[in-house]
Amino acid sequence: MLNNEDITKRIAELLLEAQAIKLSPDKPFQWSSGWLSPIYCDNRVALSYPDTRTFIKKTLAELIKREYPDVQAVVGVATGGIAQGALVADLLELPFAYVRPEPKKHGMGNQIEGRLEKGQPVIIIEDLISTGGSSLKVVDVLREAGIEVAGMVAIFTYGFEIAANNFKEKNVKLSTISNYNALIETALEHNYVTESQVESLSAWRVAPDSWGK
Ligand SMILES: O=P(O)(O)OC[C@H]1O[C@H](OP(=O)(O)OP(=O)(O)O)[C@H](O)[C@@H]1O
Ligand SMILES: O=C(O)c1cc(=O)[nH]c(=O)[nH]1
Repeated sequence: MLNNEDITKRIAELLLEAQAIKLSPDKPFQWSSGWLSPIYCDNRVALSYPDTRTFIKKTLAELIKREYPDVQAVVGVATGGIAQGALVADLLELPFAYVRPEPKKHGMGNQIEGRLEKGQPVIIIEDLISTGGSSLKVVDVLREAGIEVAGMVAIFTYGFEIAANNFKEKNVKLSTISNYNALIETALEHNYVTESQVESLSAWRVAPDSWGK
């Protein structure tokens, strides 16, 4: 049985092996928050590797069973949390639903897709937390619909203070199975990055909201 630190580093290693982590300081990535960043973590590619997605699925399911034994449904954040969320819900034999960033403009006009009951405690699954903006919007939508949000689990967090503050403000407990520090430590150990690349990332981490602008 791996301990928590081993798990965060094992998942970081799997993401690195899948080439999910990209560095591009000269041509920054734009994040969903609008921030510019020299790094991008594309957890979606993990789905293309059965062993990796299974390890992630089992780790998330174990975490949910341990910390949220009473949840009655799993809810994915669209789109990154849909596939992994459905895999976890299947393993836990729980209902699954997902929440769109906005209501669908045709058809049923739904923002919550799937069936959830009022008052039902649910766990939200997100693939990645930067500012927490996308997933906390889902919390608002669920609460407005009368659903009880027991907490949120995510594969990866950058560990920014702004995200911690945003989760605190909404009174949502977040648990993650990997993070930026574990990623950098693992990337250095396995020579995916150099000390000088990590040093230039430190400058970005001091002020990620204004970096590159
Ligand atoms: O914590 P935040 O600042 O909200 O950023 C993280 C969000 O950004 C990504 O989604 P994206 O908007 O790229 O859409 P996708 O999930 O549909 O790919 C990711 O999947 C998270 O949902
Ligand atoms: O903040 C984001 O939009 C974001 C960052 C990142 O590293 N990966 C991702 O999928 N989204």
